[in-house]
Amino acid sequence: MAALVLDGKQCAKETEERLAKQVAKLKERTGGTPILATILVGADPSSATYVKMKGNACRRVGMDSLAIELPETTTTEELLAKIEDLNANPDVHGILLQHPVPEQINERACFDAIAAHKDVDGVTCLGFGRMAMKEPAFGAATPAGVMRLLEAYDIDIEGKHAVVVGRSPILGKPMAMMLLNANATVTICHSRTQNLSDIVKQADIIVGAVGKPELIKADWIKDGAIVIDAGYHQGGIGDIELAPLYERASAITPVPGGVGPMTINTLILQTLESGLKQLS
Ligand SMILES: Nc1nc(=O)c2c([nH]1)NC[C@@H]1CN(c3ccc(C(=O)N[C@@H](CCC(=O)O)C(=O)O)cc3)C=[N+]21
Repeated sequence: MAALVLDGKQCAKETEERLAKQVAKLKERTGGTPILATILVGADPSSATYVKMKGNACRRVGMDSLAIELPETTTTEELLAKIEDLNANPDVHGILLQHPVPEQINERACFDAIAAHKDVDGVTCLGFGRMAMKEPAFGAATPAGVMRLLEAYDIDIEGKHAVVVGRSPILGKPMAMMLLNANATVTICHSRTQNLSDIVKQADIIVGAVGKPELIKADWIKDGAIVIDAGYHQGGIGDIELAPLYERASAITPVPGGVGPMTINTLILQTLESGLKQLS
């Protein structure tokens, strides 16, 4: 049985068409367009690529982005001051601080300095806590993008055993919480987990959120599983050994073209939501 391919690229494209219409209407009504401020600290090439992709996505739907680039040597205090400026700037509707930041910076403090109503990337503790409690909040972009992709294909989650490999603050941990909120039974694996392959073998839904190329082997994954790969590594591979699974999985997210585009799409969707609130 060939797996249903969860085509994030196509899903993002269809959503962008809808968003572009909403932005045009907002512009007509208020004369304003939502702006996403993107902060890139240091010169990591892949971070620069992703920030550029996010800016381009904003412009594709008629919004704009304010690209802020800070030197590798930036201190926590300097970054906090920049975030406070953006919080206070009425022309900025969303703030993204690209992870990772250089190691001298307290990333958590900077994430949490983002005003909740501008935390369109869903990285604040407040946003995580509210999401966990099913209160209104912007979701972390990648896990929220995964949930939107599953919904777009009517993938049933209730009662399924979901295994999330990885527990990072803006990916694995919120992913697990969102699946729990959708009534999955959730197991979270991490670097201290023993017998990882035995646990993965039980998964009805497997999420690769570990940031290690093809760490999760195809033969650990049972026939008919739903395979979600949130990894992204040079050479177009993810965290899961995907190739052999196109025959055996019931649904699968390709890399590239699966979770990645949905991450960006969720970020601009949430920026529009924030813009609609602040501009209307
Ligand atoms: N505050 C913060 N929020 C993030 O959401 C965040 C971050 N920091 N730091 C890094 C990761 C990585 N990330 C990706 C976004 C899109 C693709 C993506 O669209 N990938 C394309 C391929 C892109 C290519 O060709 O390289 C795809 O999968 O189709 C990948 C990775 C968001 N991240």
